Amino acid sequence: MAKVTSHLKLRSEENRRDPEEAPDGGSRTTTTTFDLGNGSEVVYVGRFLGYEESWNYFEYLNKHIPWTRPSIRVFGRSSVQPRDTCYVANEGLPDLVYSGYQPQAYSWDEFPPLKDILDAVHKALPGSSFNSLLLNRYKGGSDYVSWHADDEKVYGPTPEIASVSFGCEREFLLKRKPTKNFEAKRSEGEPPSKRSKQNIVTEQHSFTLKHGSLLVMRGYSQRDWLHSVPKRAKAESTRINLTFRLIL
Ligand SMILES: O=C(O)CCC(=O)C(=O)O
Ligand SMILES: [Fe+2]
Repeated sequence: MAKVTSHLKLRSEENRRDPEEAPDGGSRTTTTTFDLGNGSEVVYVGRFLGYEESWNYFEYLNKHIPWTRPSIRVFGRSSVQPRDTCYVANEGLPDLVYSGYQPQAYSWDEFPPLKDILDAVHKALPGSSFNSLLLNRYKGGSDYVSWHADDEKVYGPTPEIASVSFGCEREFLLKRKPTKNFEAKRSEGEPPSKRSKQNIVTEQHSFTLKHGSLLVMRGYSQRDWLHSVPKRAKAESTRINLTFRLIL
């Protein structure tokens, strides 16, 4: 199986000058759609929100969101989640539980700027109506989110997830979930030494999520794919990410 890697390389800037400003003072907004096959799709908008506007949101969220770093359970082991988090949702929805953790649901009314971002997301994605939001804050390059899919039952089989990023650029990876058939085929007739994980070559895509960008995962992207934001030694500053979701 061939390894397919797409990489959207984008400059990372130390300071807060707008790296994408066109010479005429305008900005370049492009929407790129990636067909992942079998009904999974990713859409990326590098300049979803304005540069200054996005720094204003960053400052607000960094200061006013009641961030916590909860204990979670992964593969039966308890550990502190390697990033700060908060959860906002409409009233009356079923509780969200992930990795054995049930976050307290805050009201949108407590954070008016979140409603403005939600409105902008709804405008950009006709037909969408998100009712919950998971916020993550990565305080530096050793904060991360490991490989996972947002495949909790409350989101249904084909959730649309809209992800808005502020602050430090970080790499976002997507890799196809290995299927049982594929695993069986791969190791058929191979001596055990050759069945090591090193021989698994999976399809993987990489996106650099810019300040003010929007990334949308839809279709079967949670059923068939995993995503992560890996540790990065060079990412020194804080990144805030918002993922808007619809609880059914
Ligand atoms: O920070 C990101 O870009 C992704 C966060 C994420 O995958 C999640 O909260 O489920
Ligand atoms: Fe996720």
